[in-house]
Amino acid sequence: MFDVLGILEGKFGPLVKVDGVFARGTMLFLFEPDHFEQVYRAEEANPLRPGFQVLDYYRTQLRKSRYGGLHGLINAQGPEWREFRTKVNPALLLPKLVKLYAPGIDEIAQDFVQRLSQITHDDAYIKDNFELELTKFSLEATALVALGSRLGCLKDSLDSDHPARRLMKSTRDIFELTYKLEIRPSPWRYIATPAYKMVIEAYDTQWEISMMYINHARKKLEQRGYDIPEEEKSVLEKLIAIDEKVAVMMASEMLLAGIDTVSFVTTSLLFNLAMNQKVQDKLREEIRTSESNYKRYFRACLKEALRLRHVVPANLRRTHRDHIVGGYYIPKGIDVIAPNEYLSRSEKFYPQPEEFIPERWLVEKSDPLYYGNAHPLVTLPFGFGVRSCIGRRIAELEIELLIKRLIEEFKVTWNGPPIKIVNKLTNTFVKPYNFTFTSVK
Ligand code: HEM
Repeated sequence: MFDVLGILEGKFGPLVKVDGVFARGTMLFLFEPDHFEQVYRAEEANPLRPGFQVLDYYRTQLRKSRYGGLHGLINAQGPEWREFRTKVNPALLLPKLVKLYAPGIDEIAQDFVQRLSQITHDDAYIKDNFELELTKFSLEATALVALGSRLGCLKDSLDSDHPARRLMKSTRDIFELTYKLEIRPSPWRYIATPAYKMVIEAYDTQWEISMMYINHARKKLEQRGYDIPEEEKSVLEKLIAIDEKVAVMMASEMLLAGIDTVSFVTTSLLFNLAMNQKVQDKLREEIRTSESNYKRYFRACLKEALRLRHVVPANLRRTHRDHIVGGYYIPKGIDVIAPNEYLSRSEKFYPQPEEFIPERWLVEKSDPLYYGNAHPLVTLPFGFGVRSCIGRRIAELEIELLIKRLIEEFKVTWNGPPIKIVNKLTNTFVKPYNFTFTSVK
């Protein structure tokens, strides 16, 4: 992926137009942060992010009666997106969110550490299944915030036909197949290809299982009664009071968007800590001595891991009006792509760009490593502006609490060639996961 972007930029310069095939719109790659900043800021009044076209078709036509005309937050555009987002923002971006969910997520992090202690001697299992184990954590933690209840993913090993495992698999399949159908050329709009049939099955499974969990959570709420302090309510409960359809759709989308993203970033951070023992030792030292110093250093480590690996390698907005950028005319209806991961690993913006150096996020302005020397929009792991990731706070909290428990319990090492990454719609790691976890207690 980086090679292709490097060739495009090297050969054609800072603005590169790529014509779409099979009903994909024209894409315009902007390699200058000033350029995409200009477009993205001008689009803030109506930020269009086309994506998931099969999901759109699935929700609005194939399974229309089920969704009551709603596209969901991921897929809605224009006024429908704004109305949806305005309803859900207070529940998900609440400043008290951290205080509210930290104890529950910390309990899940401790359960994960306990499970890892039981399986860590089995190198072959970890090599093949580390990501699966981590995904159980992210599902359990995201479900706690979304539904207010635990699913039990970490209690014992889950068979592949357990609903939680099926939910995880359907999510993975949706991202994989969406890449096949919507990024690579595909005639799915004209004929039902095998990949199209598979993604419809995956959407059905994702919906059925998330609905099963949502209904179960609602039953528990009804039994308990709704008369509890506002700040103690789950996202589902808060949203039910505002709009029931939106509540169900949001909970289902949290279970779709909040699982693989969190496990990817946690794996990426753990890999970097394993490869940089001094950083890991410092983080452990901060955990032992000062909560505030830990938080500060953890944040720098997380930012650095996110700089090196974005879950979504590029950001995207479709123009809803004309622009003039760098002397070029960009008409309405163009997909403007900001290749943020590629730029974040470029020497043009960061010294020693391939190195994991959390200190760059902490040093003074006078230091050449100072992060502020790069344009502020080069690194955008959670997207941009009013349409940026709504799960950011939840994701950061989950990762912070899990890393804290893991690093205080284990020395993490990596034995083998660097971790393998596959760039598709989202980045994913593939086995082997050559981690070892040795108790330091
Ligand atoms: C570290 C983990 C995560 C990363 C790196 C990430 C990244 C992103 C990015 C890049 C976008 C696109 C933003 C844009 O277009 O400007 C996005 C959107 C979104 N994310 Fe996340 N995400 C993460 C975790 C989560 C979690 C935990 C949830 C749910 C609880 C979530 C739910 C969503 C939703 C619903 C959207 C669509 C927002 C909208 O269109 O208004 N994400 N995320």
